[in-house]
Amino acid sequence: MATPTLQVALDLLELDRAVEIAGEAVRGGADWIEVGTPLIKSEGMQAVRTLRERFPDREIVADMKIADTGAVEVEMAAKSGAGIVCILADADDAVIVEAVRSARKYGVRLMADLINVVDPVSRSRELAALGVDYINAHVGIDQQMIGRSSLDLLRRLAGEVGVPIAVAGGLDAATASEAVAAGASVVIVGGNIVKAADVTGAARQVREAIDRPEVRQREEESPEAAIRRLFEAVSAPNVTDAMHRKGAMAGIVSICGGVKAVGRAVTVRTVAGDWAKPVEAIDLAGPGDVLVASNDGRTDVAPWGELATHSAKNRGVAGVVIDGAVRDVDDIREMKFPVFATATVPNAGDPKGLGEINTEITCCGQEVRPGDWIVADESGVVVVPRERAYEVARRAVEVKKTEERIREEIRRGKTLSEVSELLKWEKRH
Ligand SMILES: O=C([C@H](O)CO)[C@H](O)[C@H](O)COP(=O)(O)O
Repeated sequence: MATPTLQVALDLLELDRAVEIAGEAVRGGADWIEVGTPLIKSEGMQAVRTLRERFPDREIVADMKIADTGAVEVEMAAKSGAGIVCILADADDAVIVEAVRSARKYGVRLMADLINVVDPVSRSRELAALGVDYINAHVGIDQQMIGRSSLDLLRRLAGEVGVPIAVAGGLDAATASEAVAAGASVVIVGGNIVKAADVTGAARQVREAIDRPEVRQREEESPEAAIRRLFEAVSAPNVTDAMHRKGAMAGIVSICGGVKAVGRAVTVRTVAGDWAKPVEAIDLAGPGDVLVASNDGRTDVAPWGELATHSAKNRGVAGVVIDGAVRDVDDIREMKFPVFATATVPNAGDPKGLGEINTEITCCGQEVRPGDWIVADESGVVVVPRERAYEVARRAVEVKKTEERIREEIRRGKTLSEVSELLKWEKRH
């Protein structure tokens, strides 16, 4: 088997950063450098020209995702220095044929991107017959976030297509190795290399993995367990960033410090410090749930305290969030149990039994339904609608990864404004 090719996808917005990261990836063993679609949209063909000049001994791939005017766009990329140009596999045949003609004229190769193609096997065969040089089994970044897998797509194509197959979509060292074992000739890795603090190290890991392909046994994981694992790996700020800055409760703080809560909400609406319903809810909650209570926003009377915390901890409850006050703070802190509240006050209410359990509530400005996910840490509390939990958890992990590289560039001496090119990206009015 020929040595598999490692293509690093520069899905960045700034050319200077892309050049720096490309250099580090090449040192780690990347063979081909992909000028990613976001980079092309941000910097145009200048990105292709610059990378061509800076890396004369590497293949430059222009991820144009061509949908129309096949000939012109291939010509642009070819004349700028790309050796391989990407076209959308579901573009009309008229576009593909024109792109193939242009590719032949300018001596470049065409890679067709199967993103969102309904019947990938038949379409790949058609594309190969039309003259496309590579098929890319690609699951796009937004599709990855809802659980689609590029390895699954690749396995459907293996042995069915007469041209080399590339694979892209959320690959890391482990899945890249599996991809080669499943028949990929070109392994395309974006985020898991370019977002790493140590790009060279990350590229090297992928390089070594694809040079030693292996089939791995995967442990089955339920969606619930996957969501919990992902949320536990990120912070509340990562989660709200992943939701376009939504979902954060206002005016609530961690009472204990240093303890985090992740789990599904059991909701409680209580009235004027009445502590019967919050305490009854402990018995209804399962291990790993988070009790979320609204107390009419009142801070002069506490519906939660040390004994309730003790009981919740024994039951395996993951945390408590109260739009209202708590008491017995010193005892709760000793228990290191994650309690979040808007205030502290010594006096309790009375157990009258007013209020409801597991109905929709508003807590610190956020709607919370039973079963929604709660992620709470020192920065505060975020609520994630249950139907979006997996997607948001995946996106939050991507937010965290992106910050790793930014942190590294700040460590090397850039300002945050420089790394983010804030002035360039200010909204024009
Ligand atoms: O093509 C890509 C995507 O559509 C954004 O342009 C990526 O380059 C490709 O998915 C590889 O990146 P990762 O999925 O982050 O590995």
